[in-house]
Amino acid sequence: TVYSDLASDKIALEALRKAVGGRSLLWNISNSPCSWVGVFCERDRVVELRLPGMGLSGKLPVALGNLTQLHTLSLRFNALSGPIPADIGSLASLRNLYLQGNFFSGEIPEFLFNLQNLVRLDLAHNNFSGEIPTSFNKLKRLGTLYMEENQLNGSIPDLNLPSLDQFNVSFNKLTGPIPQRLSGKPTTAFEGNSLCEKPLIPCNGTSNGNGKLSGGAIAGIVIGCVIGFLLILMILIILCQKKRTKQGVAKDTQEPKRGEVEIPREKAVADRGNASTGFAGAAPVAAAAAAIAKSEAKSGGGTKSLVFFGNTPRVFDLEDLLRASAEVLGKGTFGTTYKATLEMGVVVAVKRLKDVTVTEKEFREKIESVGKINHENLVPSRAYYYNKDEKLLVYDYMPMGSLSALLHGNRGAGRTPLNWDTRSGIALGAARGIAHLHSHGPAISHGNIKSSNILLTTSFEARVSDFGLAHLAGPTPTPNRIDGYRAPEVTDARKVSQKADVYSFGILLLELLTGKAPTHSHLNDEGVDLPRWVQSVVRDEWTSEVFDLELLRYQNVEEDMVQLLQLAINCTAQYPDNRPSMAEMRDQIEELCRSSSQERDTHLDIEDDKASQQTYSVDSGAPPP
Ligand SMILES: Nc1ncnc2c1ncn2[C@@H]1O[C@H](COP(=O)(O)OP(=O)(O)OP(=O)(O)O)[C@@H](O)[C@H]1O
Repeated sequence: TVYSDLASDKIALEALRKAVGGRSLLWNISNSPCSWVGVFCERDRVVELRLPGMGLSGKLPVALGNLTQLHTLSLRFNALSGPIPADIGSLASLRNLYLQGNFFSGEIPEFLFNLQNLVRLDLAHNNFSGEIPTSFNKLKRLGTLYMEENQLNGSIPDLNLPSLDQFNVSFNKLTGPIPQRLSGKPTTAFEGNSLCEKPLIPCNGTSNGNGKLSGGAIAGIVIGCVIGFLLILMILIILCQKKRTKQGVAKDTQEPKRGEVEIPREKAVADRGNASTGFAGAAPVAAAAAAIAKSEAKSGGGTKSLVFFGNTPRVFDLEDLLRASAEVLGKGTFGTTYKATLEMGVVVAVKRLKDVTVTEKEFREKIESVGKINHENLVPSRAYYYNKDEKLLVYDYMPMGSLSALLHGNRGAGRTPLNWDTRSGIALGAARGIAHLHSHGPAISHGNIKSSNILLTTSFEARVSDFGLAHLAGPTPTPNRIDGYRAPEVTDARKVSQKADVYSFGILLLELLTGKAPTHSHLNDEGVDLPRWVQSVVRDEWTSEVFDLELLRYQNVEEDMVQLLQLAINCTAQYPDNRPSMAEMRDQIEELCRSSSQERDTHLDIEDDKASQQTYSVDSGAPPP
């Protein structure tokens, strides 16, 4: 039976609530469904169903097909799982389908391609697998297609969709070339796959019979890539110029187009305030949005915009940020950090600062001076926002999280051990990042070096975050989490120095080598901290006892570990003048990594377990205070 009235819509919604809503959908069944939270009607039919971040879980029932007038279905950021039920394919009026941020699995189903009116489809952050179907070409009106962070494999089909302007397939398991028609999309749309973007890397399907590329193919690829690159560059320059002119002339006159954006701002704020614990980060962002809206109103809207650093393309603005779906990453010394997924698919980390004690002028000067600093081992800062009540900093989101989580999270079964090459590579990356900061003058220091501020790229390269913030906050007289890393001479968190950074970096190296968090070792009965413990073990010539058991399973590296341990001990010298500079540390770790990889190349086949029997002599440095 095909039902088509409000009663049938109500039956579908009740089935949905029963299957996935549990206690989270507080709909009063005796009222009209048009009055229910998240349900919007027109001419007595349900046309929009928006339940973002409502803590829905389980499998979608076969019921939503009844909603024959539905044009927007948003179930983003819940915990829905299993395949998408086939009756979704009968929602002939559907224009917007937002399923991102769930646990949906299985292949992308063919029935989606019956949805001829679909304009926006977001399947990102799920567990979809299999290949990307070429049938997407049937969806001629598609303008947005987001599929990032799934398990999709195979190559990207050559999509011929004239209206497609937002596209992202990053962080899947895709291989092969980027199809020509998609080559104008930003590179971030493809990152985190094994695509052959660089010329001369043979692509699947482009090799000739004997597996080698012909001269013509190589020339073709090189020319294609050069032209593609120039085109992308031109488009970017034009876009940047347009955006700037727009911002200058009509910044505040822009209205979100009705039906074009997923949730109007006020609604998003209200929805998020109601969100269940499944979406714990949402409410504070709503609070930030409300606080900003209030103080903007007071100040007449004069400071409404985000300030972008340097050449960062202005692809989003404050409105986009406040509309984004957010998730708390953690609370730190200077505030709370959120992962914010903007509706255009861009993911950023937003730090909401608390206890800023400096004046607005000082804040802007300090943030702008550190925001300008760029290096491949520093987390890129993109923008900031300042008003009396809210201070936000926007950074690139680092999907692999922090060194702290990697070292100390998931220590139980199923953990992938962190090997020596990865650890020494992280030590080197962090040293390079901090040394670069210090190279900007003796007054520039980080002030908060610790393992949760060393973030990682997908290839485990270290990027240092949070630099410069220590100079903005008030003094922190009570012991806090940074204490294990803080140099003995630092009594006021704002009065940090480069030599204090070196001390903290030394503790970070000890953490990498021992696998012990410096903050935890405080809990030791005798009140012994990490450097004192290491020094006492080393003095007693039990050096190999200090290393993380996980490292001892690798042969031939103990000598290198002992050398790095010596460098760490040098950094943690009690008197600042006895510590090396960060540039010296960087050079020494660089040398250590170089010689250790050369040595291993030479002795690759030699079984050598003598290392574990040697006694090492390590200078344990100055006695503890
Ligand atoms: N750009 C980012 N990308 C991904 N994760 C991040 C990013 N910035 C911070 N995080 C993570 O978010 C969490 C909270 O970070 P935050 O910087 O607020 O606190 P913290 O590092 O624990 O302490 P502190 O404020 O003293 O530096 C940490 O686990 C951190 O690793």
